[in-house]
Amino acid sequence: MARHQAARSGDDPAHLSRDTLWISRFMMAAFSSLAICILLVLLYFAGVTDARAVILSISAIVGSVLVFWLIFWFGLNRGSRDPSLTLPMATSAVVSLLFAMTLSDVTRDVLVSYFGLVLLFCVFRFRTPMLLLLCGLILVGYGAVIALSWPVGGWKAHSDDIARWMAMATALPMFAVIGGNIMAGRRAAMRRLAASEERFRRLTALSSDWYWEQDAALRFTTVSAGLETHAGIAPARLIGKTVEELRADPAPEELAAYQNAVHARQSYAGIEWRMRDDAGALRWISMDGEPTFDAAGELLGYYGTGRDITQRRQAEALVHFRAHHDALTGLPNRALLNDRLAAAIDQARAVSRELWVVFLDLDRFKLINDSLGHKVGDMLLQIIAQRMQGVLRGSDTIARMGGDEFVLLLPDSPAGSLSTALIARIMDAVCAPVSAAGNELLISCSMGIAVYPADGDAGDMLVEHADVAMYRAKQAGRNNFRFYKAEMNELAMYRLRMESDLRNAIESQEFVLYYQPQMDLKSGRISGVEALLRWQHPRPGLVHPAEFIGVAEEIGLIVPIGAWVLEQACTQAAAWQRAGCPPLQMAINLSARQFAQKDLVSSIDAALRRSGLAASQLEIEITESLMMTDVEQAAATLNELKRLGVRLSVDDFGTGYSSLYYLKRFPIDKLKIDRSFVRDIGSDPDSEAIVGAIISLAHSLGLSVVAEGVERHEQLAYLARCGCDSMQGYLFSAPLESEAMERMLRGLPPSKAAGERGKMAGAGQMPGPVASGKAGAFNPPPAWERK
Ligand SMILES: Nc1nc2c(ncn2[C@@H]2O[C@H](COP(=O)(O)OP(=O)(O)OP(=O)(O)O)[C@@H](O)[C@H]2O)c(=O)[nH]1
Repeated sequence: MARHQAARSGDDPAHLSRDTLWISRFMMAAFSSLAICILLVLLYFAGVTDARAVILSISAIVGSVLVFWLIFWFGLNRGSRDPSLTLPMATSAVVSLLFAMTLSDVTRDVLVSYFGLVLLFCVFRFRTPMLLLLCGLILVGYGAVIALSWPVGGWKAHSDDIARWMAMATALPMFAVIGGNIMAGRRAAMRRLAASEERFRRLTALSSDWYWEQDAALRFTTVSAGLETHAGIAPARLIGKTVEELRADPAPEELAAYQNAVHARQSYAGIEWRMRDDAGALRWISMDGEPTFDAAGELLGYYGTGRDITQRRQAEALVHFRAHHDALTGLPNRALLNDRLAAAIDQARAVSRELWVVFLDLDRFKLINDSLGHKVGDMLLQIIAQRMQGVLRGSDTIARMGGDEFVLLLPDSPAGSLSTALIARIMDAVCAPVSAAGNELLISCSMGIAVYPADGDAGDMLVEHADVAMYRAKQAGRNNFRFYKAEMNELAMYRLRMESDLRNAIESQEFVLYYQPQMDLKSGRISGVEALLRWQHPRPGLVHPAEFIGVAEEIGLIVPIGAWVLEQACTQAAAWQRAGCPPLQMAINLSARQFAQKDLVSSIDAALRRSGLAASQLEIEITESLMMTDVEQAAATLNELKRLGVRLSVDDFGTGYSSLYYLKRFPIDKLKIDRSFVRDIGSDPDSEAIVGAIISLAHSLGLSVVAEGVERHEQLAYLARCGCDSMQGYLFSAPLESEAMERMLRGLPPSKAAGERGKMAGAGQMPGPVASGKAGAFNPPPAWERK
């Protein structure tokens, strides 16, 4: 019948529960009626009533119940004010009893007590008016029964009935009023309870928390629906289970906190544990719990709230990962490396074994970045990081320090003892060709190795020493590795000091320009000067560029230094001219970094404008290698410079590519024969032949030639014989300070110690080799290998 009613209400849960309530009331009334029938049968067997009365009464009761059942079946009860049909059923029970009374006059007192049963049933259903109605019906009905049986026996025979009637007439209205109020109070309490439950339901629906209760054995007994809504876990899965039975893999310390709290019967908050949701995914759950006790202080259980904190935990894990890993390669970063390094040192100390700390830096990675772009550089870094991970052992760590620098921790262990074979494998992995964005790239790396405990017992010291050794490997030509040695540190200190002093040098105006004249071999006059950079260091004195240009290039200072040289040289040349000196060609050297500057041409133009020097009087010296790095770009830049009107010469000609192709391709005006060929004139016929060939080649291409490093007369004579246009070297003049140069230009005799020779041994042309070890202003250690 319930299903029938539910089907009619479209399986709506609200209807379903209402129908269930009606039906349960109907069934209770039906069972009450059945109880009356049983009592009637018992009365018969007790001999206090006759069979006819019992049969007829039971038939009436059963008949009326059947009628009500049919009413329910067809849903005719719906829409009525009393859908559970309690009043009609009570009325029919009363009528059936009255009917039984009319049939039996001996058992009226028993039957009258059945009215009490009916009224008791109704007292929990009806309010006062209904109860009064029912009581009225009983009184009227009973009065009618007495009246109908009056003729038989008269007053005396019915004195009991009359007394009962009168007692009932007194008691029933009071009963109706009290019972009705009980009912009204009960309903009001139920409404309040329902409202409170509704509020709680809404609250839990709004909140991301859910409510739960546990029994004394800490098994869940109640779990609100929010668990399913917010965490995808059906509450039924928790019922009857403990946290220990449900957890997926607990964080031991957190479960310990839970167990300690429940063991001590204390409240707890923020206990976090994991369980699988209905789809099998792991979920983090946080619980707050409060114990409840009975009057005797015995634990009844716990109740509290829970929430799904999976997202928060995932976000925390992500933040933690990002804080400890490099975003590009996913490798551990410096912070995590430090942790692992400390742990690896502890471990190595505990087992008395070595630990290798390897500092790895890619060779000329900047070139790839600059020529193919950062994206390709990034891809290369990612691929190389993966490859290195592939060759490392499980116990090894590789971290990215930033840029193209990596640090590897290689612990020694019986399972995989350390050897340079592992280093070679890493090197092979890096050096294998890489395909990135359609480019086939080849790169190498330099590595420095510091060994625990020999090279230090602190993590940062080992990394520092490995870095020093790596730097040494770079200096030794790259694509190799070096183990750290104590002497290397002195070298590193020297370099550090130089770096920091260099950074101050521009601001402190410690740079000076020396000028070395170039003599026209036909006229014997000064045709131009080359501006040569020197560093007037406050402590050691004049420093040769061979000692600091390489460092300035590496730390990027070469660009501002080059700009200063340009500005200074143009200003000086214009000043000499204004002072009445004959016009001359001012030559300056350009570094690779300057040449790659996007604003090179405009900055030269600006320097010329500021100084007032004619562009044709400025000569830019570039090296062959500088032009060959990116031929297209170099051609474009050189053409722009040419359009500006400056002259271009190729420095150190003969030592590099010496490609005829670029001589034809680039708008060059002059070749500068390298000093190494000039030096051997008179002693090496091959060098002489090369010098002769360069001069005739240049002339046939319409270029002029200058020979540098001329120190002896026989060199000069040979050059003159070959038709060389001009020469530069100590034979004519050492590099001079501006004042001395001006005297020379004016044809005045030189003042004392005007030349650089007296001030700095080994002074040569920038950036040529140093002739004497005495030049070391910073006194580098003997192991120092100049680049
Ligand atoms: N693509 C890319 N380049 C980076 C990143 N971080 C730093 N770099 C570049 O990496 C280069 C590092 O160059 P260096 O190690 O100083 O020089 P190098 O060209 O490798 O020369 P050597 O180390 O002397 O052989 C610089 O050009 C940086 O701009 C990065 O995350 N991605």
